[in-house]
Amino acid sequence: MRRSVDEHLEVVLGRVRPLPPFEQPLMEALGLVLCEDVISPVSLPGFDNSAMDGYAVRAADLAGASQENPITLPVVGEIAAGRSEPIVVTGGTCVRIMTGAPMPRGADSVVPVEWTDGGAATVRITQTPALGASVRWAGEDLRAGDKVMDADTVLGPRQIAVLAAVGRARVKVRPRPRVVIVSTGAELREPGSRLGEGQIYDSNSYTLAAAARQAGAVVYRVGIVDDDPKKIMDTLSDQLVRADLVITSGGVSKGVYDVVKEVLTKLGTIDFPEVAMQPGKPQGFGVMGDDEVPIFTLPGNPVSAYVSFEVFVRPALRKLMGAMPFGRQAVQGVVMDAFTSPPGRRQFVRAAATSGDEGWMASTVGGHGSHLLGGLSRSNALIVVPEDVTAVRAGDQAELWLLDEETG
Ligand SMILES: Nc1nc2c(c(=O)[nH]1)N[C@H]1C(S)=C(S)[C@@H](COP(=O)(O)OP(=O)(O)OC[C@H]3O[C@@H](n4cnc5c(N)ncnc54)[C@H](O)[C@@H]3O)O[C@H]1N2
Ligand code: MOO
Ligand SMILES: [Mg+2]
Repeated sequence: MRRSVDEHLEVVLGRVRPLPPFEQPLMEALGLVLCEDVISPVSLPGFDNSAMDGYAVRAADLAGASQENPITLPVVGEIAAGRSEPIVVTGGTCVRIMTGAPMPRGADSVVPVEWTDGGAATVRITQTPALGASVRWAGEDLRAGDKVMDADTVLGPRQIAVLAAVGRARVKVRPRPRVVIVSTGAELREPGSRLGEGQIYDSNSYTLAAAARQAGAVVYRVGIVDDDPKKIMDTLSDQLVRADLVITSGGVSKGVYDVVKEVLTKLGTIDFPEVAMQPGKPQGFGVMGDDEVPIFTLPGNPVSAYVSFEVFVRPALRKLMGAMPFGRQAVQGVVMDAFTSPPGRRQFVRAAATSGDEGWMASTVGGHGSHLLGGLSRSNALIVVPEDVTAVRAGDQAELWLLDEETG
């Protein structure tokens, strides 16, 4: 079976459902998608209060006050922020007041301390305030009953600010997907261990764990499992209970020990199409277990696994989290060097992209082979070459996926 990239993505997104929302403490909701309209139970400000450290006055008492003609008023009390003093400003008096403190009854304006001698018992005032000057009125920001945020908003620091300010300790959000990650391959060893003949370090489970965590998931990196059908099935069955999504790498091509494909094909719920892309042609997707947990079986070649994550797994994670759009936002840019591209396959070429006066420019890095991992650390973009393009020339325009840019 052969599928285009778009067809395979459609199959993936067709099987993945947003996770059910639940209440989370405010800080745990950072980066997640809000699942309720938020109505403020309070007005902001909640009460008339001073915008300045100074004196609460009746503006009319200070008509004509100036440097040459200062007016002196008795100070009948003091109100700090957080206090609520039953003081009344009657005609010809004032109250010392701090920023954020409730306005006393009778006062209509605030004179900043800089316009005065700062007196405690009496104060000499050298300017006339406008009526209502330096007063922050109850409800001028928002009113109790106002909708302050819509469902589907992604919660960042600015949204958390508003939720806290209206007194929300918990909010309804879609949770972080729990992602189980398994590397298959008898040749794999954990970084930090000694390599024997023919062995390599497992980089895929780290790549995928890092990418999934950055995309908002809670990651369970199981690590390495041998190319043994029973071990692979047992591991996946054990892990399913804590997974909203499973990712494996390796064992999906045509080798004698490519057993992931062999054992999971038998389940009948996972397809192994040839996806018309490069890299990432051999891979599988389906669901496992009674809960129909989505599972991606990505190819073992490191660049193939990573690119497949960006093309298929990231959109699936975004859909689980309820984050729109599912796909990456792309920019147009100029490709700086020439290369060929296989006919009939969408090619994703790793590149270093920069933006300048002329817009985005991208140079390929690290070669095209899907085993060539070295250049990946210098890349920050993928050049997307359509199926019908077989040669890209220096100076051509292309779609660029910026990999370090947050998508929402
Ligand atoms: N006869 C054919 N052979 C291959 C084909 C094909 O169409 N016909 N496709 C090639 C392509 S394209 C890809 S991609 C790979 C897919 O390989 P598998 O998914 O079967 O993965 P493995 O055979 O287990 O490993 C491939 C390669 O990647 C290395 N690897 C695997 N896991 C890791 C890991 N966790 N960290 C680092 N490197 C890993 C592994 O050592 C192999 O070198 O198949 C081609 N072959
Ligand atoms: O399709 Mo493989 O993923 O090119 O190396
Ligand atoms: Mg193989």
